Amino acid sequence: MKHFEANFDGLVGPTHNYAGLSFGNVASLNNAALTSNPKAAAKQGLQKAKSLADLGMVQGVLAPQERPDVYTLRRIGFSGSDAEVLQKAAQQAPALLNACCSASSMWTANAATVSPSADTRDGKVHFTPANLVDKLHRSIEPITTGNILQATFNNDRHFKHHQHLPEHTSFGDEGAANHTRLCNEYGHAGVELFVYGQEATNPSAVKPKKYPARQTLEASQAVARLHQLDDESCVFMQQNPDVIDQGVFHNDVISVGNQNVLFYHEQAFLNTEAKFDEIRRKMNTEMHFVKVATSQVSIDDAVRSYLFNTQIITLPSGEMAIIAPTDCQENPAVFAYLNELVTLGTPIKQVRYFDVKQSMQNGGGPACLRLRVAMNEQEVAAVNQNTLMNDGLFTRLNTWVDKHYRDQLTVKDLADPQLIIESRTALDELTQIMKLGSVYQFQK
Ligand SMILES: NCCC[C@H](NC(=O)CCC(=O)O)C(=O)O
Repeated sequence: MKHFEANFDGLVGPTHNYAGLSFGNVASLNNAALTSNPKAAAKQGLQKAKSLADLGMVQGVLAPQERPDVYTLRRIGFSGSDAEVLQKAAQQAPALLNACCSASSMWTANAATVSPSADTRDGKVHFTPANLVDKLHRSIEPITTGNILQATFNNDRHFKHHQHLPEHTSFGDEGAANHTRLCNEYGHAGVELFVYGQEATNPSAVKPKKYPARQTLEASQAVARLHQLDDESCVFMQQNPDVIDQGVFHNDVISVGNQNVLFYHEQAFLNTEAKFDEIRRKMNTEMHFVKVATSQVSIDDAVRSYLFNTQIITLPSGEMAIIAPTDCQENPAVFAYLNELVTLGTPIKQVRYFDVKQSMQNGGGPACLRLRVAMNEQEVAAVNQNTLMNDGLFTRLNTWVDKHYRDQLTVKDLADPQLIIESRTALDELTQIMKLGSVYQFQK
């Protein structure tokens, strides 16, 4: 049977804005209060997704969330009509209004952790939405994320959906951004590498000093248990706390894997050699660890360019390609490195650049924008086919964006009562285009 690794990209929502909400994420803080362009953001994302589909990849789309989230604003005491709730929140608690308006669900690498059927004891594909408890604006995502995942992977025979982990910092879970599946072929059992930032229940364990470690070991272990993974197919590795303190808020800002390749910065992890030995032992195939030294690319350049927030994909020809943001072309050290990389004799043979600047300015590169789901052909056939990218969906979604999205938005506009009406009208139409049913609270 054929097997694939599908990428499900997050559609950027109509409220895409820069509010500086993510402490520890350098781009989010530096670009706070910039004017955003939701229309351009959505189109940049669609273009990347369509280009991967055109390369012969299985490519899907995940719907965005309903924002402003007036339900959370009501839950914390703002009352009246939707317009009144927004207006009162803007006057009394603007930071809370901003948190309830973020389009952050676009970064679907943080939507969930996914384990393919070849790795799980029951032979199903398992999904656990990330609780994202470290950031208020992201902690309001998991329930709707679960609804969207269930509407997209809507077949009990092949897909198993779990509830997100308990909403406590001990179980801080950021999903696939801290999870990499290594394997020989996508359809063969692989090794799932969970990278965590801190151990919540061990006060003497090392952790970052300045910025939060968003993922805990306890959360990663819980996901591995839920997904019915064997110990022999899991490796838990700690991220280097020093790089978290330099802006590496997720592991996918400092390393990325595909099949038997792990592309990483030499400062990415703790205990690197011992853990790589464990990976070698648990994998039944040769591994390529492609190391980038600090002398080649500094942590600062890696964080600015998002060299490691690239996607490594296996093209239908069997060759691997790197999908990089154009920011990597603009950084001389990183561009020189990538030009050299494709000549080094590793499985990575080409680099393709995409402009995803609207997302990059909030700290989300090509890899943040996608959730990987390795599937065999039966499982791909069981996916909601209206979520899969092709010429028709690309045209429909571009037309839909043109019709409903603004081309500029500032934090000041978030209380505009018209924005919530526009956003709901757009999402209602989207659920019809993608045949998702009623996934949003305003539809229930
Ligand atoms: N995987 C990339 C995630 C980026 C995301 N940025 C944000 O939420 C920024 C939102 C703002 O500041 O408006 C985050 O930090 O979780």
